Amino acid sequence: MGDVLQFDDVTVRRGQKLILDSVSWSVEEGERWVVLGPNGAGKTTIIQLAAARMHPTGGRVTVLGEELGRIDVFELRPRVGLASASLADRIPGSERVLDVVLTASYGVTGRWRESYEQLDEGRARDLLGVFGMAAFADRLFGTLSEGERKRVQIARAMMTDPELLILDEPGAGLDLGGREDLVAALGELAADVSSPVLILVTHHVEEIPPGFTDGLLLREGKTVAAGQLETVMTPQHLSETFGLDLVVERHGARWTARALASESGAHTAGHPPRW
Ligand SMILES: Nc1ncnc2c1ncn2[C@@H]1O[C@H](COP(=O)(O)OP(=O)(O)OP(=O)(O)O)[C@@H](O)[C@H]1O
Repeated sequence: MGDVLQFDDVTVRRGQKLILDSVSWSVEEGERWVVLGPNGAGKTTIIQLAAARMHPTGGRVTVLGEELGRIDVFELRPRVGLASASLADRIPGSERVLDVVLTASYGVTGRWRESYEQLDEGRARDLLGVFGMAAFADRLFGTLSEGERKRVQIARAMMTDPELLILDEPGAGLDLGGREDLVAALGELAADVSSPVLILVTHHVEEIPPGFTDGLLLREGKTVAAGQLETVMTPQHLSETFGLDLVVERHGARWTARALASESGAHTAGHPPRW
C-alpha cells in the first residue's frame, strides 16, 4: 500500500474514449518517479488524479492517505505541488516573479496570513535562490525566457511545502543548455532527503535526472511497466511504450534512447514517419 499514492484499478473515461484503463500504481515516501510515455498515453490524466484535480471514473485513488471522493479536495491540494504548462498559462505576464511564487501560499494560511507575510516572502526568495532565480525576483514573469519561467514555476509549486511535488513536462520548450540546467537542478532536488516525493512527467528518457528511483511507462492508457528504473528501463519496455524499436543506454546516472532503424536512416518497419 503506497503511503503517498495508491491507484487501484483506476479507469478514466470521457465519452467513448478510455483514457486510463485499469491502472494500478503505488508510490512510497522517499521515492522519485518518472512517468514516461508518448503523446496521448494518459500521463497528464494520471497526474491530474495524483494532484487531486480530477476524480476517476472507476477504481480507487488515494493521495497522501486520503481517498478521492471521500475527502475535501481543497484541503488536500495544498499538500501537493503541481507545475504544468496549463497552470503556467494562467500566470499573467505582468506579474512580478516574487509574487508568482508568493501567491501560491494565499488561501493556505487563511486569516492568519498577515503575520506570515514576512516569513512567506523570505521563503519565496529562498526558493527562487534554490533554482538560481534570486536576481529575477522583481522582473515581470512575461519578460522571462522559457527556462527561467520553468524554474519560477517549480519554486511556486514548492511554496506550500508540499509532501508530493509533481512536474508535468518541465523540460518542454527548453534548449539543450536549459534542459541540462533543469536536469541538474532536479538532480539536486532528488538528492536532498528533505525534498518532497517527486513525480516528473516527460516524453524523453534524456530528461530523467540523476537520483530518480522509479518509472511508470504508459501507452494508450495502460501500464507497460512500473517499478525501479533499472528494471523498467529495458529496450523491450521502452520499445513497447513508444511503439518503435529502440536502443536504450545508461551513461552513469543518465539515460538515452534512439530508434534502432535510425542507424541505417530508415523508419521502423510498419510505422509511418511521426512528424
Ligand atoms: N475530455 C476528453 N475527452 C476526450 N478525450 C480526451 C479528453 N481528455 C483527454 N483525452 C484524450 O485522452 C488521451 C490521453 O490524454 P493525456 O493528456 O492524459 O495524454 P498525455 O500522455 O499527457 O499526452 P501528451 O504527452 O501529448 O501531453 C489523449 O488521446 C487525449 O486526446
